[in-house]
Amino acid sequence: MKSIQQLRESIDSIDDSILKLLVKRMEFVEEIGRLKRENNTVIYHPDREKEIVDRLASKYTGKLSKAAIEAIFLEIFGVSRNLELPEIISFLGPEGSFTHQAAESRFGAVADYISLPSIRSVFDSVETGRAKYGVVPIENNQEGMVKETMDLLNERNLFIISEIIIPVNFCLASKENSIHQIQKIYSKDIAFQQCKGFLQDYFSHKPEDFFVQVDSTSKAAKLAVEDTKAAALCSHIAAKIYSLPILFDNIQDSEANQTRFFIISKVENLKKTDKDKTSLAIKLKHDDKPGALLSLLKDFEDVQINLLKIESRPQKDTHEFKFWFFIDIEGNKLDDNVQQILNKRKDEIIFLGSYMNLC
Ligand SMILES: O=C(O)C(=O)C[C@]1(C(=O)O)C=C[C@@H](O)C=C1
Repeated sequence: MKSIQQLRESIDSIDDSILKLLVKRMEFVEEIGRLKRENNTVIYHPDREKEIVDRLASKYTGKLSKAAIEAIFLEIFGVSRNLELPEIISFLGPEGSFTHQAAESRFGAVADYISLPSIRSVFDSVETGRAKYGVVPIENNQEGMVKETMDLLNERNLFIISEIIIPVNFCLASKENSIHQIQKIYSKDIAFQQCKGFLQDYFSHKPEDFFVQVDSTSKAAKLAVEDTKAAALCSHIAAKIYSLPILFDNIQDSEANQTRFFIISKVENLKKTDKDKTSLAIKLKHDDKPGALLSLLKDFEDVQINLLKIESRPQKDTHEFKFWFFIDIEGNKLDDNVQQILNKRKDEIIFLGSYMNLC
């Protein structure tokens, strides 16, 4: 049997080969970057990245799962994009928020990030060009849609270029190595609610002031680092940022808890894949007549478009109690049937973006 030293030598030699190949890969990436800059086309191509991961995962991958391949290559793509053109990505903060986790899951750890205090400020940063892309939450499958994001998509001239879906996993992190030493737990109200079962199992006998509510789970992680005998209920990324060891992982009540995020950009990134989705904001013209909504839905049926979501939101620019609709449909703006609808209802529809459907 080989010794650890011998095994490490084998690993070193493989790492040398990987590095050589990565350097070669980056030479081609740089070429692509030069062509993209010459033609003034977008750097980020999520469709191409997905194609690469899918292709690799369909080969012999030994002990590597698809998720592992994806994690490794997303970092490589992040480095590639940074080489082609360093791009700034803004996200709804604070650092260590689930939106930060979503942003890092797509853009990798090496990108330049700015953490912003509100969804509106993320939209502002993309609009003014301070950031190339913004990452905002749009929906949680337990809590529903994020109204502020819907409204801003309707009001601003920005496009959705991609969606990210991440599971909302909470962990209990602390510098203490046993839960018996913990004398308080910091977290946000929603995290306490979503981890009720775990808290009941381990801390049901504790007084109320044992649970300390703060504004965000990353603040909780920060406080748990500064405080002795404290723990935080927080995201993985918050525990990572504050180097807080994780005592218990995935302690949320529901395994199904997922949040959907949008990547927004000033330029639409149209590229067809085999599974696309298009988001639209629709303000019906004749909504004072019976059947106005029915006639819209009929138009979708006539061109064989499947509706994925319909949510109403109040129109804020009128004294009347009127609504507009946030609608997700299957298909891409480049599809003939989507074009037909967009043309037929051009005074009523605002196109928000076509992107790969990950749901
Ligand atoms: O294929 C491209 O368009 C590239 O820029 C290369 C590359 C890659 O590293 O493979 C990098 C960034 C894009 O988002 C997609 C793929």
